[in-house]
Amino acid sequence: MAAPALARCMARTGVLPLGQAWGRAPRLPPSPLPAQRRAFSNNKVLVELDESAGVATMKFKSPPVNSLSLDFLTEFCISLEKLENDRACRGVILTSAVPKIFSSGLDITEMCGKSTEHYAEFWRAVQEMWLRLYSSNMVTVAAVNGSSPAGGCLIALTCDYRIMAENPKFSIGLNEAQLGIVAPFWFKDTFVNVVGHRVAESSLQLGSLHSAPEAHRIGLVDELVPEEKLKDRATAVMQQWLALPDHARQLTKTMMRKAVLDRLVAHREEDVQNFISFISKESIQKSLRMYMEMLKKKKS
Ligand SMILES: CCCCCCCCCCC/C=C/C(=O)SCCNC(=O)CCNC(=O)[C@H](O)C(C)(C)COP(=O)(O)OP(=O)(O)OC[C@H]1O[C@@H](n2cnc3c(N)ncnc32)[C@H](O)[C@@H]1OP(=O)(O)O
Repeated sequence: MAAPALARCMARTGVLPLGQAWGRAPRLPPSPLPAQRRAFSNNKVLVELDESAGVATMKFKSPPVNSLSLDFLTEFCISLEKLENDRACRGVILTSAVPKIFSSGLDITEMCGKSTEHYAEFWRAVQEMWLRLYSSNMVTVAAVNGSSPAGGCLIALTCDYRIMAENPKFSIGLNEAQLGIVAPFWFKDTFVNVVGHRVAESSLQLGSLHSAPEAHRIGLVDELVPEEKLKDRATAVMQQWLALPDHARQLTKTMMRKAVLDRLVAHREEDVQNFISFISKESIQKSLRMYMEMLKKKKS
């Protein structure tokens, strides 16, 4: 099925028609076949699977800034679902193929001047991405090799472990307040689970974008490495996590994340309606338009 058709199906049903995000059987270790590498790709995400290690790398490739458009989100979910159902894959490293940018967050053009139906479709796709990634049975490591505001930061926060490249130009955080918008409760819950309530409260209210050292200091990222070592370090961390039996790790992950996941699952449609009413306000539309203009002016 093509991405737009899948997106429509997600909009109707609220889920990808590929399988279930919930109640999956625990993963089994990969079979002892000869070492093999596989790659598959769509327009937005490149996936390389090292079957001998049981590890895939998902590289975002949606220039200029890997914004999370409806197409991106749909293709991201398809790629993740493929890996989730592949017994040869036990872990996934998320990173970017676009220099200097991990992801610029939700595509603002998807939230400006569109119909109510479009907002509903887009928001369900954002929810789906988070539900699938946060509940993934695989070990998920974010190798943050560029700036990562708002939705980009959410992707990193949703992983099990975050490693960021030490580059003074890169920043990360949930900066929604700076755009005049509010991070939804499940963005906030994910953030609180990583950095704790006090840090999350001030960072969210100020819409802070943290430099890499600051992000490390507040626990937003687990470690910093020189850019050229990021890939190797992500691979090493993955090996460490995969040394444990899958079932024990998976059950522990579920135990830690269930309450937050259940909260969105229980209020999914209400959350879509809240998004639509919020984003449709003329004052919010004006803030978003001004923000986009500011981004463009910054260039000239
Ligand atoms: C009661 C409560 C109810 C709550 C209900 C919910 C409320 C709504 C919740 C919405 C949550 C939103 C989450 C988000 O993710 S919003 C997006 C936030 N993102 C940002 O603020 C990042 C903006 N971008 C940047 O800061 C920079 O672009 C960046 C540092 C990423 C890269 O800088 P660089 O200089 O390399 O590139 P440019 O700035 O020149 O950008 C290149 C072009 O890309 C366009 N662009 C950038 N970011 C986005 C984006 N997020 N969406 C769409 N387009 C984007 C930029 O305009 C440039 O375009 P042009 O080349 O055409 O000028």
